[in-house]
Amino acid sequence: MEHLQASLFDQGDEIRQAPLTGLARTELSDGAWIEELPGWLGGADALFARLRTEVPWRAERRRMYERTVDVPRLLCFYGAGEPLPHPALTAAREALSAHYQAELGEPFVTAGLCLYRDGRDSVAWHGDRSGNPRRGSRGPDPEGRGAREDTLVAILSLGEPRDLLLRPRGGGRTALRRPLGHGDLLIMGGSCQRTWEHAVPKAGGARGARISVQFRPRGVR
Ligand SMILES: O=C(O)CCC(=O)C(=O)O
Ligand SMILES: [Fe+2]
Repeated sequence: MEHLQASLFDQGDEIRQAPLTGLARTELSDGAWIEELPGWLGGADALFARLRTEVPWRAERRRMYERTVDVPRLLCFYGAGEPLPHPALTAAREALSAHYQAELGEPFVTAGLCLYRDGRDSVAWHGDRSGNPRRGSRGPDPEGRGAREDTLVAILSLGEPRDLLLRPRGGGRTALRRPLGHGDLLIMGGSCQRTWEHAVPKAGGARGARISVQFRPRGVR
């Protein structure tokens, strides 16, 4: 089957990557862009089910003003050199690193996994502008490379689609809306983390769970 680039067999679940040559680019403003390949990963629903049960998901709490509140989604971060929870994710990271070698000049090394349990889970407007955790300190660097340099963040979406919104930093113009799930791939590139923001807003009604896997280079988070 020549349209399939890679194939992994794991307990009967076949996970297939479509060729990354199918990625389509949309230029945004100020040197930001996105590339998209809907349905990049075949077998994504089986991968979703495995990750949902096998990843050691953690709830985080964050100080907001005078209160400490639950972050409304579950997280698991895999730093550089840490084995990923499924070989399909390692294969995805390697394929993305190879494809963007010329543009990025370095590999994707970390994987941030987020679980949106239902429509009440969300992430507020932000750019990936912080850094990786420092040894012996709590939390990421206050400022990472995404705050100063062009970079790439690749998002693989599994499970039920949720909208990823993108808008120029500080709002103003109407946001772009991309429903992402079931193996869809979206890459944010150029100045996207500095000059644009993204969010996954709360969704009304009963919504199924979604897992987002973000691959990033060193020093971006
Ligand atoms: O759910 C998503 O795909 C976006 C997650 C995100 O932007 C982040 O964790 O930085
Ligand atoms: Fe983000």
